[in-house]
Amino acid sequence: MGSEKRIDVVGAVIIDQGLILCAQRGPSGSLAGMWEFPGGKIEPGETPQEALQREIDEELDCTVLVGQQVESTRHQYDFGIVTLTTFYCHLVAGTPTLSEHAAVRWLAPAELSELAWAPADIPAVEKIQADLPS
Ligand SMILES: Nc1nc2c([nH]c(=O)n2[C@H]2C[C@H](O)[C@@H](COP(=O)(O)OP(=O)(O)OP(=O)(O)O)O2)c(=O)[nH]1
Repeated sequence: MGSEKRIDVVGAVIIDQGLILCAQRGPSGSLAGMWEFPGGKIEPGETPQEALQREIDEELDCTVLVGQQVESTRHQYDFGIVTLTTFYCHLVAGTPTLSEHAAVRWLAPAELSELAWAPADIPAVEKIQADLPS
């Protein structure tokens, strides 16, 4: 069944001055308009950390240092089963610049709940709020 397709995805929880970068998916495609942590699919032969650095370079034109894992959760969408693993990241070079996303916002941990997150991201959002109380 197509719905059983497994997709391994990494997401970056980029923290700068206590705020977290939140990215809004574009208006077309899967999960259109929903908020996510920038990142994408792990390619064959890549570690999750390598995939994340590559995706952030491609999507936001900046370089991150990948730190500790935040969460790893599995969510079944109609297009497949996404395993989303998120990592705390810090900017080391460049300034995040929009290319694929519709918008970015920098929010304090307590403000993250205001956004319409992709369903797979909810456990990560809750973990961040527990790790970084405002
Ligand atoms: N990058 C990212 N993707 C997420 C998050 N949460 C979540 O459910 N996803 C889903 C959306 C996509 O189905 C998949 C990530 O793949 P991608 O970023 O390459 O997405 P895409 O839509 O460009 O992929 P595609 O249409 O080319 O297949 O994981 C998240 O926080 N970050």
